[in-house]
Order: sequence, then C-alpha cells, then structure tokens
Amino acid sequence: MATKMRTFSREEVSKHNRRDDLWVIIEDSVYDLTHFAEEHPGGLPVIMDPEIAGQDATAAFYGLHRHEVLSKPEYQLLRIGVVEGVEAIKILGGRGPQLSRVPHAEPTWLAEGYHSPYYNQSHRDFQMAMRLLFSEVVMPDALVKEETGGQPSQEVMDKLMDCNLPAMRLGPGKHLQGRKLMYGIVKPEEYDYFHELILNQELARSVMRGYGDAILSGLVIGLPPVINFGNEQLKARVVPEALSGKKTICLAISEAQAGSDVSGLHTTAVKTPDGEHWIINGSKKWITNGVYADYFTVGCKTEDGLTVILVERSPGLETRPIKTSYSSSPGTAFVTFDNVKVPVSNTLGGEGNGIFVILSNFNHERWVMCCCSARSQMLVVEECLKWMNQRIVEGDDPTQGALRSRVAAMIARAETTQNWLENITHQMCNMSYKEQAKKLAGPISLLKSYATQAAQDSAKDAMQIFGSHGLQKTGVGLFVEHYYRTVPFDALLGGAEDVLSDLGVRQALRAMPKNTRL
Ligand code: HEM
Repeated sequence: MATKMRTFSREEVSKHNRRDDLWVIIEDSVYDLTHFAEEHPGGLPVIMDPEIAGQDATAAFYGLHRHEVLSKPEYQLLRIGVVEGVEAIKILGGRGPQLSRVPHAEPTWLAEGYHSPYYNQSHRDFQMAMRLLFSEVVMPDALVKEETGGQPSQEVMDKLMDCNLPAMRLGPGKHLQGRKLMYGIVKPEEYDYFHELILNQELARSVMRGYGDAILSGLVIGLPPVINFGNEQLKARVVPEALSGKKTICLAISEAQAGSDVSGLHTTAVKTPDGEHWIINGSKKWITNGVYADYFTVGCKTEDGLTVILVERSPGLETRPIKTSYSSSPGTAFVTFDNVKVPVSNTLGGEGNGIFVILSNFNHERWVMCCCSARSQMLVVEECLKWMNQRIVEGDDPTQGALRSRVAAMIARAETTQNWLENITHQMCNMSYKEQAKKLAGPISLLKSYATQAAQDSAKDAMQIFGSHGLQKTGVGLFVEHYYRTVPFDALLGGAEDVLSDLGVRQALRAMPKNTRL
C-alpha cells in the first residue's frame, strides 16, 4: 500500500531555504535537496538562489530538465510531500507505452478521435503489443548501449526472437509460414506491409539510431538475396540460422573507392581452375553489423560482370570496426577479403546477375527507411512542442513567432512524409512484388529523397528551437542533439538523395504516354 504523502503549506516550505535545510517545490510536490544539492549536476549555487531555495522552482526546473529526471527512483526519494491546496498533477512526460496526447506526435490513426482507412483491429493490437515490447524491454537497454556502444543484450535479443521479430522485419511472405508472430497476435497470412510499417515505426520511436541499426539491420538487407536467389540447400541452412538469431548476416556492397556505385566495385571473385570455388579479394566499407556478422552478402566483380555471393566468415576474411558519428552498437565495419575461398554454389541469382539481385532489394530497403524517417520526424515535432510548452518565456519575446513557424514547417513535413508513406504502403499491399518493382520504384525513391531532406530541415529547425540545449548529449536537448548528428546518414543509405530524385523523375518520364503534349 502506498504511504500517504505529508502536506506542507508554501509558507512552511519557504522556511527551508538554508544550505543545511533546503527544500523546493516542483509542480505539486515538495523535494528535500539538502543532501542532494552538493551532488547536483547543475551545481549548488543555482539551487541556493533566493528565487529557488524554499520557493516554487517549477518554471526554473522545466527550463533546464526533462521530466524523466524526476521519475528516476534515486530522485523520487527526494520527494518528501505535496503542497497544500494544490491538486495532484499527473505529468505526461517521457516515452512510455502510452499513446502520446501531444498533437502530431503520433500518426493520425493513433490519435484519439481521428480516423484512417488503412488500419484494422489487427494493426491496432499489433501496435499496442509492439509499443509495450519496445518501451519496456528494448528502450532501457538502448539508452545504456547507445552510450557504451555495446550490442543489444542477449536477454533483449531473446525476447525479440520469441516474437519472431527478424522474420517480421522482412515483410509479408512465405518465410512467415508456421511462425507465431508477436505471441500469436497476428497470423502469418494476415501480416501485411502495414504491420511491418508499425514495427519499423515503433522501433524508430523507441530507440536511438545506432542501437536501432544494431537490431538486425544487416539482416533486413542481407538476407532477402539469399531467400530470393539462393539455391534450396543454401536457403535451408542459412535462412533458419539467421531468422532464429543464431547467426548474423549483413550486406556488403559499398567500397572505399566506389561508395555505393555498384558499377565501380573493385572486389573481385575469380573461379578456381576446377570451377568449384570463387576466390575473393578486395574490401568493403561502412558495412552495418559487419563487425560481428557470420555471413556477408557480397557484391563482386566477376568475368561476366557483377555477381552477388554469400560469404561465410572464414580464413582470409577480416573485419575491423569503423568509428562513426553515431554509436558503435551497429558494428559498422571495414571488411577485407584476402583469397577467401567460397563454394560456387553460394552464388546468388547466377553469375553476372548481381545488379538485378541488388536492385530487387532496394524498394523494400528504401521504404523501411521512409517508415523510420517519418516516425522520427514526428518524435522531433513532439520534443519541440513539449519544450515550447514547458519552457516559460519571460516578457514579449519576438523570436517566439519565428520558432512557431519553424514548428509549423516541421509538422507539415512529418505529416506529408507519413501520409505519402501510407499511400505507398497501401499500394504495396495491393500489388504483386513484380508490380511493385515496376510501379513503385520511382515513387519510393522520390519519397525517400523527400523524407531525408525533410528530416534534415527539421533537425536544423529543432536545433534553433532548443538553442544551445541542442548541443548537449544530456538534459533537455538529448534527443535533438542525437537526431541532428545522425540524421544526414539516412540521406546516404540506400541511395543518395540526388540520385533518388533523379531516378524518380526518370521513372515518371518513362511512364508517360509518349504522345502527351502541353
Ligand atoms: C528535484 C530536483 C532536481 C533534480 C533531481 C535535478 C537533477 C539534475 C540533473 C540529473 C541534471 C543533469 C542534466 C539532466 O539530466 O537533465 C541537472 C542539471 C541542472 N540542474 Fe538540476 N535538478 C533539480 C533541481 C534543480 C533546480 C531547482 C534548479 C534551479 C534552477 C536546477 C538547475 C540545474 C542546472 C542549471 C543544470 C545544468 C543544466 C544543463 O546541464 O543543461 N536543478 N539537474
């Protein structure tokens, strides 16, 4: 049974304003900071200020801290009572499992009183279960590992495996057959691209960018070529190992000299005289999950052009971590191949068909990135609106109007990205894979290009709104700092912005009836 809190009048609190007896009021509660003040990360003098010590420090507190600070158990112990005559206040803070009530912080279909044609009860049940899983199991681990750079803990990975998260991250398809998805909440045959959109968006909402990539990002891009183009024997061995989390797989295409321009790859695969093996030489760079991967889906230059080969970690293959601007959790690697011997039966999609294998992956990969970008943009809008709501601005500050107009632009971008994404997802649900490749390559490229530009613009706006707080890795600006630092990365992965815009327009021109005139 919860113990009843003591009640203090404001006058009584005001008497505790000395170094050896120091109380403050925050919202409806009284905190005894006498012993904490010495260790306070913001220092003692700020709390000894006559306007703070023994006074209502709510405005000052929320001008400098996130609400999460007060919910930490060690700081909850400082709470000694409540203020007489003040109604109990339930603060809506943090990123718990509950739906946010901040306008534009959730996609419309999750906002109370709004409607959407795209989602049914199965999506709603799935979303609730996903949010619970991510906020209660994954997020606490993510907050630690993002800083320390470690991989997600085994306990977290085991829980993600229990609900078949790796298989669900690959989207609808045969690979889901016979699996219990999300504790049975959704049947494999019902699982559609909106379920997958929800999965990606809950992940993007809950974890920071680096940790998110550590949760099997390599599998999302590295395994489909095996599923779609591997021989039966290879699939029977590798797919279950990867989907059960026993082995890690990554995609290794980009190179130091060529970037992601597949026509300029230098890594070679040459057949042994008996024609049984490939001998691979060269290197790959910026390979997500590469540091700890067991399998590498590798693009190689061969006699017939470009060939994709599944390479197992074996003698001659080495990986080294690359220090990046985000966390080391995803194990971004430099991979070298020194006469690595691989059976020819590990060829994916046939010799010389590498471009086709690589391109067939792109639509899904880019769409996944759009899901995450749209959701992160909403999160940044939420951070900005919360900050504007909690921070008290003294007097008539003329910059406030300008900041509001920045938030207006951010909301417009986030809503545009999400609404366009939902429309494309609806098309994906109603098209065969072949049709998707034909009709959606252009729109998905354009959406990805738009989303990553919008995200970078919103990161800049958010930085202006948070001011210098946005430079800090701790405190109120923690999320915005991370977002601003890592968001440009999305504009490069899966095709650079300019390349994708160009591709989208070229596809549109190709689809034009040739006899169209002004
Ligand atoms: C229950 C009371 C308080 C607790 C538990 C607390 C805790 C903290 C913590 C953990 C930080 C590190 C940054 C962060 O994580 O947000 C911090 C920073 C700070 N705190 Fe407090 N604080 C309290 C009250 C106050 C009050 C009343 C003031 C008065 C103005 C204050 C002023 C500051 C300042 C100036 C900083 C440095 C800000 C920064 O680094 O951005 N704190 N506090």
